[in-house]
Amino acid sequence: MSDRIVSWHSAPSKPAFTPPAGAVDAHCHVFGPMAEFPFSAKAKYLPEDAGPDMLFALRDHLGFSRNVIVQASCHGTDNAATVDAIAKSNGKARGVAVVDPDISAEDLAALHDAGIRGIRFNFLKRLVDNAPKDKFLEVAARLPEGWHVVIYFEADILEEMRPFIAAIPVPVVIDHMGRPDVRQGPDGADMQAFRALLDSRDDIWFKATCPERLDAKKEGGMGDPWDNFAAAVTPLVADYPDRVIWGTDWPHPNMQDEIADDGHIVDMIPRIAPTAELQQKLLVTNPMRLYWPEEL
Ligand SMILES: O=C(O)c1cc(C(=O)O)oc(=O)c1
Repeated sequence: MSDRIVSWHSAPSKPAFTPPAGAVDAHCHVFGPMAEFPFSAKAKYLPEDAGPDMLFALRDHLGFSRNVIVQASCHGTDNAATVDAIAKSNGKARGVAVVDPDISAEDLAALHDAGIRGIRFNFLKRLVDNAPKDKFLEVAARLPEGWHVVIYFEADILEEMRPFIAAIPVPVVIDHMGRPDVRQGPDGADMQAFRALLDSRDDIWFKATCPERLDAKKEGGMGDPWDNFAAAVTPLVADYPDRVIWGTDWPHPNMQDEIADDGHIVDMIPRIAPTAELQQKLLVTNPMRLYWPEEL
């Protein structure tokens, strides 16, 4: 790999929607900076730097108070960039790590002290070389108290994921709703399968995230303003209001061909969560329960 890519908007607009006080952007990433935190030798994309200063400036610009920084696949299992960003946040960020399943108890404890509250299992073949379910279950069984597991998979493997998800001994958060085909609408096969998964355990949470991915023009979707996404996701948020969180997905890994305006992404919030009560749960209460429970 040679060329480094830019997948984020250089000057996102100010959203029309004002998030409630204390709002959490609960799915975002940092890339590098590479000179300090080199990318993994196994990275499937090589981005330009998108470090903590940029992330916190965006947080303030969009009207958010806190971030949950999810370890991006390009950093492999070295969480130094994520931990560095958390350390620079003045307590306004926590994170989700990607770990070698053989990680020691001491290293897990150190990640806890650094603000990590969960680990991510990524099943996307275009992002990772392998996803060993047996090893993942072993490490999920010995996480620090209060942690959860974040899982990223696509709708076509949801059925084969069911026994694995059922066996995870801590709460589970599903990235981007397991990437349903939102063009099918709220009652389409993908959403029905995802609802069945949510109904199988009351501690499966989800991120109502990524209109820019799930409704991308390049995927045959609507593109901004992502009307398929709004139509498919709004009933899901209404029906599961206590286990849904939200994030910008900045810096939008791999979206360099259809760069989204983060202000427009924020303006999706009142469409999928139309009442102040839902917005408070989506942006404050729910992410605080997962990431800052001691403050509730
Ligand atoms: O769909 C993706 O390309 C993607 C990649 C990553 C990552 O590289 O970690 O994270 C995401 O949330 C989404």
